[in-house]
Amino acid sequence: MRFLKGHGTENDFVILPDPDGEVDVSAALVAKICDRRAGIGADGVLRVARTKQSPEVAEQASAAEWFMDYRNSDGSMAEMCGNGVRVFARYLLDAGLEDSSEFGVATRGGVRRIRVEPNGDITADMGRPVVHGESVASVGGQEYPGLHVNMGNPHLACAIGDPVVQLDLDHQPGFDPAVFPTGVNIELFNPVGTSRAVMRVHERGSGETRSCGTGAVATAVAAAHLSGDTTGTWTIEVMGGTLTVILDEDTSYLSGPAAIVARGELMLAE
Ligand SMILES: N[C@@H](CCC[C@H](N)C(=O)O)C(=O)O
Repeated sequence: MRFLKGHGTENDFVILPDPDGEVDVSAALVAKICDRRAGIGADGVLRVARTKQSPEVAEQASAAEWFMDYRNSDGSMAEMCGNGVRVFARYLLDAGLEDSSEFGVATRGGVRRIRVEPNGDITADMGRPVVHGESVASVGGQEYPGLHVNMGNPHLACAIGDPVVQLDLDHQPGFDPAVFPTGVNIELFNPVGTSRAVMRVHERGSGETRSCGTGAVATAVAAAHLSGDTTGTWTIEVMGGTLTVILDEDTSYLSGPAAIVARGELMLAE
């Protein structure tokens, strides 16, 4: 099986091209691929499938030729992945499967429009964030109130008063399972001024990662909310680089670098 490896601000993915719908990505195989010692190592897998051949998203086929079938490193499925869709777009362009600077990608969370910026960065229209109210995360015995934001997938974005580097995110932070019955991605961020935040994230299904695109948008929404805003441009610094988030009245945009770094032949089997 052919594979490629890519990343967006060090949120890394194994890409499995599957134009003919022949690849069975079982949870066990995904977990093996993502294993950083016995596999290739990644935060997730992006299977590249034709939208019209993928029953769960086939209704998106008129707006997007390709479907990003995203899996977390533990093999679980997620609705959306912001860095994943940007890396997926980079793959489509490099492989000649898309040739224009704007196109759609089908995801379980709906079609995401992609734009290639003049400097090569990839921007994704992430849709309108949905704010559900407040909840609480606990990390290392400390409780942090935060905002429940849905970006297609669930997030709890919590402002902390201190630098985020001191947090222990090796373990699953606590959260309210009644609010998040399918789990949650938890962002801890330190707002710096009125348009910048430093963020760390513990992802559902993948543990701590060095970046999370949907999490960066959720963080921008929560940071803006603190000052009573719903719009604005935010620089979100993550462990693996810098992302830009634009919030406007109707939608949100996520921009940053996305790179393909390797290709090869996968020898793992389930
Ligand atoms: N890293 C992603 C989010 C991936 C999905 C997430 N772990 C979930 O289960 O919802 C991003 O860049 O958005």
